[in-house]
Amino acid sequence: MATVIDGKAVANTIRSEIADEVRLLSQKYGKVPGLAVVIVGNRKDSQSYVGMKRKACAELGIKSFDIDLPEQASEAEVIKQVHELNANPDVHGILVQLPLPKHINEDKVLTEISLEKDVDGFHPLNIGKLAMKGRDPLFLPCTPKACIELLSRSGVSIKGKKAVVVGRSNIVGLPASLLLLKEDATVTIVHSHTSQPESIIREADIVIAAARQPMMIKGKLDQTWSCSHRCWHKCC
Ligand SMILES: Nc1nc2c(c(=O)[nH]1)N[C@@H](CN(C=O)c1ccc(C(=O)N[C@@H](CCC(=O)O)C(=O)O)cc1)CN2
Repeated sequence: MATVIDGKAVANTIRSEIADEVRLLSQKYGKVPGLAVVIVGNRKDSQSYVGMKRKACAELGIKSFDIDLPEQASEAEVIKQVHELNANPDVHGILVQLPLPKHINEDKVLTEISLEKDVDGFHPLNIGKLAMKGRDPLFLPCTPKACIELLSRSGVSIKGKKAVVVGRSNIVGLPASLLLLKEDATVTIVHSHTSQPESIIREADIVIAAARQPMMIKGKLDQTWSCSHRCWHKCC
């Protein structure tokens, strides 16, 4: 019988753990963590994600530094902001919301974020360490990390399992596959050029969906699978 992992309950537990940590930090050191969230332009979806991140900061006692730049901001202006945030001792984490407008080179901007403040884990050196055996990045991309957290907090062991990741984006698919590999899964990535992806997905113990089409996976799995959000695992 399939079960649904309650992702909201897991998220609430994690939030309350973070709120405790923030309280302890401020009692011990008289400092609160500071997170700068930089957004360029007016994309509705990005505005909404950024709004959620800032609201979460407020609820957890994290000081949010809100940097809102216009769509026409130049690459140099965005990088200047990043440098100022790198130098600000009250800012401990910097998050540049993606995608950036087309005239700005994302790679250049992300590379300018101080490694120690790269809370998204998108800096090439952090991603590079994620890809290397025996090396640990300072930060991990949040959506893939959330998938692993959902599985492990639900008692699903990953070691030795056949895991399939659908999609290979820099933000979700690729880092999810690297994280699963670090957890000792045997990992296959299915993408737009994979032939017969269904047969590969059916063989898997764990599936992480990081493809753009919603419902792409759902119809291909039966009731022996548990799911939460983007993660499926075989429960029988
Ligand atoms: N700096 C960053 N930019 C972007 C990130 C990021 O992690 N850091 N990720 C996305 C946008 N984003 C968060 O900012 C984000 C978008 C969507 C999801 C997600 O899991 N969505 C679910 C649907 C959730 C729901 O409707 O309740 C899904 O697609 O299945 C997570 C994070 C790009 N930019």
